[in-house]
Amino acid sequence: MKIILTGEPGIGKTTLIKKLLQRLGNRAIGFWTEEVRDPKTKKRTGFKVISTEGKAQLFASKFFTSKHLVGSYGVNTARFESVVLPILEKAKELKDVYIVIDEIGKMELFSKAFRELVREILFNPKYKVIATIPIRDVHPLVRDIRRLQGAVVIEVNKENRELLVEEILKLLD
Ligand SMILES: Nc1ncnc2c1ncn2[C@@H]1O[C@H](COP(=O)(O)OP(=O)(O)OP(=O)(O)O)[C@@H](O)[C@H]1O
Repeated sequence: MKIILTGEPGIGKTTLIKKLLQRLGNRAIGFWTEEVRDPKTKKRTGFKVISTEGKAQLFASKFFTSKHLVGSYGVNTARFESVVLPILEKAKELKDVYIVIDEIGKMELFSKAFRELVREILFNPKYKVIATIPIRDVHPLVRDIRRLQGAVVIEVNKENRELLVEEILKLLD
């Protein structure tokens, strides 16, 4: 079973993923990404990646210099990989877990090792996956995932986002 969540930026994909993780407990393994805001100005300054085992890294920031830029954010691929690669490698070895990948977006896809792992996991029927992709095809891999045979692709919007936790849990059972 593959569940692919998509939707406009800021619509609530990560919020939904975190609710699903809470409900699935140790039946899920993987990572999510969330924004980091300046406590004083409340302005967004970057993005962090967090694994289900509690490892976290700031991996994109307005204050990073990097050859990989998305808007004004410099992406540090090594930091991203230090959290994501070990948890996905571990996930591959486990039976009967949902592998959670939030998200497969422009910043994350700068990592070649991540792209390869995503291909390996998403295109192998033996893995159960819940993943998020952007609404737009920011990379050929995102387009391929959107067209993945047998996957359930769900667009998150304001109307359905509250209902989707239960809907998705039903799909998984
Ligand atoms: N069901 C909801 N009800 C009310 N507010 C919500 C809900 N889901 C998300 N939000 C709010 O919307 C904002 C963006 O949510 P979230 O980070 O989950 O979106 P996203 O789709 O993952 O964004 P991104 O495109 O950055 O990945 C957050 O401030 C969050 O608190």
